[in-house]
Amino acid sequence: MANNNRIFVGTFAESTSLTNFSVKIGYISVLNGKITQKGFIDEFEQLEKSGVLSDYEIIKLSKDQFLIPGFVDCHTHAPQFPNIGLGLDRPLLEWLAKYTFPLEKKYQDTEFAAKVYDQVVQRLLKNGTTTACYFGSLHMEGTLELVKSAINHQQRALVGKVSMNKINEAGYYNDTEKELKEVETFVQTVIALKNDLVEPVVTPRFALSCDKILMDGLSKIANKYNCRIQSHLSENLQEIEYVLETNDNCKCYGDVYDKSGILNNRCIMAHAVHLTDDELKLLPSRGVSVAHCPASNTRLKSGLCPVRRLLNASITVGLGTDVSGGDNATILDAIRRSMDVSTYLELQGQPNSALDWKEAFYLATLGGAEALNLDDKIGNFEVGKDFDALLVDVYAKGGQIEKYKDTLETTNEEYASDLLQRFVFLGDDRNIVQVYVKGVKVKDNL
Ligand SMILES: Nc1nc2[nH]cnc2c(=O)[nH]1
Ligand SMILES: [Zn+2]
Repeated sequence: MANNNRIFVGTFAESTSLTNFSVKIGYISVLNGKITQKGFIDEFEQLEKSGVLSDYEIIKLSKDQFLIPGFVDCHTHAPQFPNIGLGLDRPLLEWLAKYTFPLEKKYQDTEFAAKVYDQVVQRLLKNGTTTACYFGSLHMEGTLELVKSAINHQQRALVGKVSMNKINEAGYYNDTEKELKEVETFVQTVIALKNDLVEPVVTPRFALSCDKILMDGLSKIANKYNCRIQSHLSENLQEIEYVLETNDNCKCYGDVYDKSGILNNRCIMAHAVHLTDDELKLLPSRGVSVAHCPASNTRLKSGLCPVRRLLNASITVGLGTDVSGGDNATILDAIRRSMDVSTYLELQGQPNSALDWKEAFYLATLGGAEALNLDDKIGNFEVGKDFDALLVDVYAKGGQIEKYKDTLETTNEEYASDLLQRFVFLGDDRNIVQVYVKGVKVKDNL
């Protein structure tokens, strides 16, 4: 339907907090991309009888289908996708020098950038990632190609041109003045597009790539344009050692960012695997969120991030795939890995560490939206929010979830919750049959 006004009738699941998860059978109406109403089935039947729905496309879900909020990937590196699955036998700093910086350097070639980014955005939408917070590369023009791809394919995207001014073996860095100028131009260019799905993010790569002058300058730009900031924090023990060696006036890694005014409630830090007790207080006091990237932390042997400890310290946490430190570009995988890693910690003697599937589902949806400060717009099906959603068919043709017994004649909430559980543990992109971003259908395999 041209006006994109739709009513979905069937099961929908959502979180309203870490501990509050619900599965309901009812309806959700979407008008001009926004959720305008939701309610129970009998209320829908009344609306249908009253004839007020003539302008709407009515989508009736089957018993084995349900709607969930779109997945939020709080941290991934778009230029690193061609390296996915490669070089993961090395720890972080070696992996960056040998694999990552040489690849990212190639994005000087804008045509190459455009090609890769177009594929990345489409792949993530297919996987159900309706919102992604991206690191681009050092190159302004190349990173603008990522912005273009997100706009063309209608993905909600926060995009950062990566900043680096410290010398490295690959020669992958900028002179400070040039860097600050390009970041400001990048931010201005993205803001000038006035696209409501895409925003710029100021992106100092990490403390080992940026000196204090650059970091101070980036902080100023972020404040001037009220921009978000993203970076990496306390990912790997050797990294932390070097950061402290080169910043002897700082008592912890977080201090390096704090001294430049980087830490605020528009800032999201990836990893935070090895936070000190001081940092556990510092981050929430500044309103900083964390993108938890369990696949990458395991693959690069960075460590097991104690997510429960972060959550107990009142830090807002979302999930990140961190490709290509992470080997999988799906938030479904991040959900599972977050459960695994937190369970290992519990098995090693840290009580109550393990996340259950509903908590991991929250991190993948509302938690991610909160971490990116987008929870006024997305993260669940609250009336007034944008309709970013996945239509899931648990027994989709070709998928790997098989029916071993007949489905119930009539659906109920317990049955629906079991279906969702199976999808969380076993599902993949084949089960995600439709994807909506702000009410627009961006994938349709129904
Ligand atoms: N995982 C990861 N950590 C980083 N720290 C600095 N840069 C990177 C990166 O590209 N990936
Ligand atoms: Zn990263």
